Amino acid sequence: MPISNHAFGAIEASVYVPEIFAQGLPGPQRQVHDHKPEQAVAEGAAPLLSLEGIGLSFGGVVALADVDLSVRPGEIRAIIGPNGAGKSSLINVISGVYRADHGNVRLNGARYAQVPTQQLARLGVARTFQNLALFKGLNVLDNVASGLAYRSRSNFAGQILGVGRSRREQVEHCGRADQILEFLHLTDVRDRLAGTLSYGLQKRVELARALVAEPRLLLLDEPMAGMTAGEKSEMAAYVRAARDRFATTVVLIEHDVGVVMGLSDRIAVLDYGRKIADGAPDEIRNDQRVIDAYLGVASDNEEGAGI
Ligand SMILES: Nc1ncnc2c1ncn2[C@@H]1O[C@H](COP(=O)(O)OP(=O)(O)OP(=O)(O)O)[C@@H](O)[C@H]1O
Repeated sequence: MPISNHAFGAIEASVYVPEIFAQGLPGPQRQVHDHKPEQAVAEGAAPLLSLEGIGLSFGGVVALADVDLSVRPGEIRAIIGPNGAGKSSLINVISGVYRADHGNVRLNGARYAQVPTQQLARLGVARTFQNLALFKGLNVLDNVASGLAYRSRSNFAGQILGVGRSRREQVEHCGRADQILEFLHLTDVRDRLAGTLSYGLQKRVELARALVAEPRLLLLDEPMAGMTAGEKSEMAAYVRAARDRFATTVVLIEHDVGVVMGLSDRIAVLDYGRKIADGAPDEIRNDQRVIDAYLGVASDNEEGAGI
């Protein structure tokens, strides 16, 4: 049964699901690229990322229970679910921050578990964070160039003194950072200190830093959190443009279900650590288990149980 506006009419605005399911995503405010996508989702291809039977507990709390997830090359794959469903835990397992208690994570068929961010970057994985993690006292260009630091072959002294190979690397990294800044329409703020930018722009700079290495897999942890509706639409358009331009596979978790519906190729839904649905946006929108999960959140909230 499709979700109607009426069905959610009485739910408080603090519950983030409601009308969004029915309305879908507003269109991007402006076109951020003027070329056709260079890569369609490779439907028949082997998955770029696959999770098999992932389980994770914190003490007695089961954060993830037997979660499978398959991500095709080139797709935008969202993970949604009510508060506490396990989204952050899952992205932390994918990004190597947490080691799952059981199950496998594979990138291009190769297993990995808990790995330092630098090593993950060498595997072609980049991420952004729910809470901004920029160097606020550095300018935008240096922040974005720092996304290439893992490639640096010069030693520490060389980097400090800016000589020889280190100097050449700096020039090359800044050149690449400039290209990304142009692509994401950030050139105007290139020399500004990151901490002086609006929140929405800082989120875009974070995206730029993750993209500068042209990762195979881009993990976005609530990329639109705290943004206005207009900024969210703009960010969604940039994410899509980045996928098209760099053939990057995107996995994101995001609370704004409306944005997710309009942006994603496929959506996995978690509830109490279990995957309860997985499919295209239209399938998810009409899935009774998903509706029940979100209505459960709503009625809990109405009864004052809190979410
Ligand atoms: N570091 C931790 N220590 C203890 N429990 C944790 C920890 N991280 C997550 N949990 C618990 O695991 C469950 C899943 O949490 P998680 O943060 O992954 O959910 P989420 O879907 O990201 O929630 P939200 O939307 O509120 O961010 C919750 O019950 C949470 O309290």
